[in-house]
Amino acid sequence: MNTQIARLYQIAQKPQRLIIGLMSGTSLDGLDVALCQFTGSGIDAKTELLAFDTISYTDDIKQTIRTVFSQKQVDLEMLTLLNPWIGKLHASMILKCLQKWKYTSTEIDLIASHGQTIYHAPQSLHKHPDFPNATLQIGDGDHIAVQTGIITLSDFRQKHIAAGGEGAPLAVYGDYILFSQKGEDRIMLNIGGIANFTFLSGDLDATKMFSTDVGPGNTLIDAFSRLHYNHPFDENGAIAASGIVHQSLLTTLLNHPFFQAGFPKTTGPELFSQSYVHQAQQQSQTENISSQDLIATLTRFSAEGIAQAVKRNNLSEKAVVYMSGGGMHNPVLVKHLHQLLPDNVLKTTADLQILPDAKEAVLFAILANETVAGGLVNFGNRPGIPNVTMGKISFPN
Ligand SMILES: Nc1ncnc2c1ncn2[C@@H]1O[C@H](COP(=O)(O)OP(=O)(O)OP(=O)(O)O)[C@@H](O)[C@H]1O
Ligand SMILES: CC(=O)N[C@H]1[C@@H]2OC[C@@H](O2)[C@@H](O)[C@@H]1O[C@H](C)C(=O)O
Repeated sequence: MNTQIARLYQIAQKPQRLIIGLMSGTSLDGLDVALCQFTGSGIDAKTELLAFDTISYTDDIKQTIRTVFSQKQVDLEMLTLLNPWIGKLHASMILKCLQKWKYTSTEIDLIASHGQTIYHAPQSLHKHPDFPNATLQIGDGDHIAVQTGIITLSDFRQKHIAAGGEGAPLAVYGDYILFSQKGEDRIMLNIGGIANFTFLSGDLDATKMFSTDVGPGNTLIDAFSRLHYNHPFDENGAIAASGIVHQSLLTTLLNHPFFQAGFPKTTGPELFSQSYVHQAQQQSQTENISSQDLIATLTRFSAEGIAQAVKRNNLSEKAVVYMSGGGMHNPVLVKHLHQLLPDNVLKTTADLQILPDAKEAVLFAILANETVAGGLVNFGNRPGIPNVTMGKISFPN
């Protein structure tokens, strides 16, 4: 038998596994690296976050990725070069973390690598009737496996699409295992570049659980902070706090079929882009508003999109909302959410012992744990939530 297959077989049978989960999201701020210990698998798995770091991308790295990120037309050579380059970059970041945390590669069972999303093209966005849902994450897993010496699972979204999903969001698979709790309806709200939530039913019926994107989280706030202030984001909502919300622009921004579409659904910065905002400004004749007012309005827009989706979910009037992701550090955004969702208790995943900034990286570690050692959770026969395990396996040699 191939020794790597024997090693994988042995990892699958261990009572406990150490798995590094990686997430590099649409904000392009850095690589989230979460070292998780799993005891068991499936709904009974126990997860402990042993260590976590975000390794920030330098401006050069961000600029290089932005040459292809969410662009309809790219330099194909550059895209090809970036695939191994990001794999190697992520591998070197993992090795730095291991050194800092005082672990050796041989102690780690698996890496779960999300990769870098470059382009997200569900049918609802690309609108080509002859082509399937599609999404592209790069940073090839073979490079991570070879450079770290650790068996690596990567490219999780393709199986989801192959089995009938849109490739995102995948959060429900991990949120269900990690956070579902008898007696409490929960909404696990992640405010990243794009905001999404998972609904977890307090009766633990997996066939009621789902996750869905709900609209922009930070992506537009970040884009216009970069454009007008040369700053990657609106730190602590300071810019938004100094502006006012323009209702006519807000109404126009919210007037897109995405917001009316049923759950689950997915989107990306390919739709919620600078040109989306410029068009809305033209339509609402608000091209001349100040950049503070624009960012104030975009912050309210994110909050309205999230709140409308939470309220539209009839199952969840009494659901407790648990926030995660970078947007929960923006106090203006969070204040809007409190105002727009007065009937929901708002907490964070820290209340459930998972560091909010680490949550998405932990979710990918759970996906890898399930693929190697778990079974299938049955979410029922529902469109968009296929009952599959995910991730391609790369051996170090
Ligand atoms: N102190 C802060 N004040 C305001 N915004 C903040 C703060 N800290 C983080 N953010 C926001 O959070 C973003 C990073 O969030 P996060 O890392 O969750 O995104 P991501 O994982 O890239 O996104 P996605 O989930 O869409 O893939 C930053 O770009 C910024 O907009
Ligand atoms: C294509 C892609 O990378 N989508 C991300 C992004 O970031 C948030 C939102 O958009 C979500 O759909 C997804 O990530 C999370 C982890 C998910 O799949 O659940």
